[in-house]
Amino acid sequence: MRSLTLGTSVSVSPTSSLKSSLSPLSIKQPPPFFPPPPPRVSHDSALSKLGACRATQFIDLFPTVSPEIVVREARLEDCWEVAETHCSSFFPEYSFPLDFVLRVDRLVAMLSGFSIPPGCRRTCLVAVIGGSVDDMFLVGSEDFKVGGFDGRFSLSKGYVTGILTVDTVADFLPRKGPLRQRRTGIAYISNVAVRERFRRKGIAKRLIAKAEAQARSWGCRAVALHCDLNNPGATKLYKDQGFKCIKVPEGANWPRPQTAPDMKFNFMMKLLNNPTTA
Ligand SMILES: CC(=O)SCCNC(=O)CCNC(=O)[C@H](O)C(C)(C)COP(=O)(O)OP(=O)(O)OC[C@H]1O[C@@H](n2cnc3c(N)ncnc32)[C@H](O)[C@@H]1OP(=O)(O)O
Repeated sequence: MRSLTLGTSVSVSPTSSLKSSLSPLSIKQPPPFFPPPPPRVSHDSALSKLGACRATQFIDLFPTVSPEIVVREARLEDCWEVAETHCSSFFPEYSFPLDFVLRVDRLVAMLSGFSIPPGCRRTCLVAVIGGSVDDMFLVGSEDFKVGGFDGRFSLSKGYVTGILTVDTVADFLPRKGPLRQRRTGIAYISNVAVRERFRRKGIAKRLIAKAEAQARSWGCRAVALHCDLNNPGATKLYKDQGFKCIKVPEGANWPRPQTAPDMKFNFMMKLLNNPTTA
């Protein structure tokens, strides 16, 4: 396996780690007029407890509903929990009210700022617990999409434990030819996050597997991503799933997620077997 050397190591906060992975979804920095956040109350853990409690109550109420984790396309009803999972994973240091502002900002970005260039695809995947395994209670039209979200909603909503975005927008791949056309055939994974109390249960692995299946169904031959050089857990996760570090040539005009200037990334890729034509 080739390794990537993009520069010297730097220490990076979870905040910068977040911004690295968030291609088209811009999370704004907290407005400057806010006072510094108060000491952190264990908000994520509080949210997680609440979530787990809700999931358990749901399963008690609807015993036929599977307690298993199901990975599926995110639907409109998942929006808030997607924002919550994202913010609690990437901005764990924020407490109320900043964490709430971040979630609202994320929600608005997801629903309104999710423009996709013509011909490109984007899907937000969620891992949910306590939902219906088969989508028998879906309401709405299959063709209705809001950004990367399925516009339908379900009466047997589960609790979101993990998220991932996969697209073919190719914003982080070099353009090709004199007309600088977007690359095709390579899907890009971003926003991978699992709520703290659900980690190390194989949820990210399942989200990645589903993203690969989605990419294949779009006719892609490879998947790519950027991973913070100082995120060894995520790097191991991707390497274990067959991603290779790609050495970016010195001085190459290779787009990268907009983050702090000193942020360093591994650009990682995986070839997909048996691509189908879209
Ligand atoms: C492209 C991007 O989006 S990069 C951004 C990645 N996201 C983040 O850093 C947000 C904060 N972190 C998280 O949300 C989670 O820790 C994730 C997404 C990195 C991992 O999610 P999880 O569901 O815990 O991963 P999962 O259980 O599938 O782990 C699979 C394997 O990856 C490796 N792995 C995952 N997390 C870690 C870790 N913290 N330390 C070491 N190895 C790890 C292990 O080999 C693990 O297998 P094992 O548990 O049998 O040892």
